[in-house]
Amino acid sequence: MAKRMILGVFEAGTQQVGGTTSWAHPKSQNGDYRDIEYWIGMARMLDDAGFDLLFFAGGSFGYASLKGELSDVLVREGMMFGLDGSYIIPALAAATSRLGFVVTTTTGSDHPLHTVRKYSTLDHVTKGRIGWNIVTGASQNTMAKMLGQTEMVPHDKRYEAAAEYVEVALKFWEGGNDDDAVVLDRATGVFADPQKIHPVVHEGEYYRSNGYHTQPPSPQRSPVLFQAGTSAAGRAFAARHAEAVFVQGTTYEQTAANVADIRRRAAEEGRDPADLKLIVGVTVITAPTSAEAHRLRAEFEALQSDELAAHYYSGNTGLNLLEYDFDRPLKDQLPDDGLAGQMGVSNIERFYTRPDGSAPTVREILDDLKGKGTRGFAITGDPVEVADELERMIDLTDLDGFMLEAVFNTASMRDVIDLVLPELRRRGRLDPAPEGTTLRERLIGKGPHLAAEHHGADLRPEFSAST
Ligand SMILES: Cc1cc2nc3c(=O)[nH]c(=O)nc-3n(C[C@H](O)[C@H](O)[C@H](O)COP(=O)(O)O)c2cc1C
Repeated sequence: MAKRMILGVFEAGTQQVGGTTSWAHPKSQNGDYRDIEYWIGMARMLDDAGFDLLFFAGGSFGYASLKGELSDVLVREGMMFGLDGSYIIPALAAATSRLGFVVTTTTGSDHPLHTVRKYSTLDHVTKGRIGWNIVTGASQNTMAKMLGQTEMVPHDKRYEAAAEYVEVALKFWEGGNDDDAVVLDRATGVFADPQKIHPVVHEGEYYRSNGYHTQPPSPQRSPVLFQAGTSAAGRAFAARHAEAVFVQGTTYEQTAANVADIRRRAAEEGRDPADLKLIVGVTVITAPTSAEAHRLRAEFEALQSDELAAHYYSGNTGLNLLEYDFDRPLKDQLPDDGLAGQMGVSNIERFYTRPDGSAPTVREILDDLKGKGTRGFAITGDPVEVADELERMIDLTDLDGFMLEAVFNTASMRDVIDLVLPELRRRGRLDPAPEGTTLRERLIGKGPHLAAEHHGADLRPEFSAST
């Protein structure tokens, strides 16, 4: 049977998505992103069309830079700006009825309790439609500077601290109180039952906490746990903690290998690998005819430049592509300065090899980035061509769905909704989501709470005795 595709939209709370620019194109309303009506219109459109979720990247304080220096090119394009999706979501939840929301918060810049309170609040006000995209943070060099830290925390150490950050958060969400803690009994004057509120104690290497969760239990208790970052450390982290993973792909082979590796590691953690939902970013440019779609794509590409692509890419990797020999593969020229990989591995490794085994040159990488930035796959074509390719991608990689990375934001979403979704629906790829009103039920279909096999579930019973 054809697998149902999870449908999401990737946004970043700003006018651009994934390091490309399009706000100046006549089809784009991206520049309106500071207006809440812009987001409400988008959320209503996605809700009506049956999308599962609207995802907000971000969460890092840092800005993309060339070795720590703010680039004029990124300022000119407005790429150093972005709103915090967390504050937009309540308005969108009030304007929609089914759409889920995922918002990124980086670990490591604050105490986990800030995240605990934020997502418990969001879970209440969205009525259980919230997810947390856990990242260890892009642009770590500038983020460290802004937070007054003397140096950037090394890559794998960030993941180690992130695991403890999540553990603390789960102790509060899963163990801090019982589902039926709130009684609201007017006759006896009892609002909440003291027996059902439990102390939370954590003494770890990176974090300490001792107290109580000062929010009542929310519909999902823990937000749906998303994760992004597919380095080896990232995959291990995903397999243990995540319920959904946002992956970016360059080739189907490499993506299939990452998907298989994450599922295998999840099984080793005692989890059902099918419960992990793997979702890839996809740029879709479509129009009633293939020729029109390709014309739109050419117009989009004409707005990009080597300079912009390189500066943005540097924020994710610490590498300045403009410094290398354009005619040789990047892989052969990587500096040994310890910075490559410390800022993020996935966006370097994705350009190591092509399906035929050859390595792309720096020129070819820049061309790829100009076409789609640090987004995932890109498909251009008429609705049938796009639907064919999306099906092929899901079937070849064992992915569970895709996150639309729109080039002209709402206008591109409209094109996909009007042209491609009817085609996918005809093919049985958009069958109704599983029953339930929470995001977790909608994505995983096994109830509103973390699965019993997830280590977070162990924090529920006898919690007050654990540390
Ligand atoms: C697909 C993907 C999405 C990401 N989204 C964000 C994000 O929204 N906010 C952020 O601060 N960092 C984001 N990052 C960056 C990671 O937090 C950072 O690069 C970290 O080092 C983990 O990536 P790695 O496992 O690829 O090394 C993303 C990375 C990837 C690969």
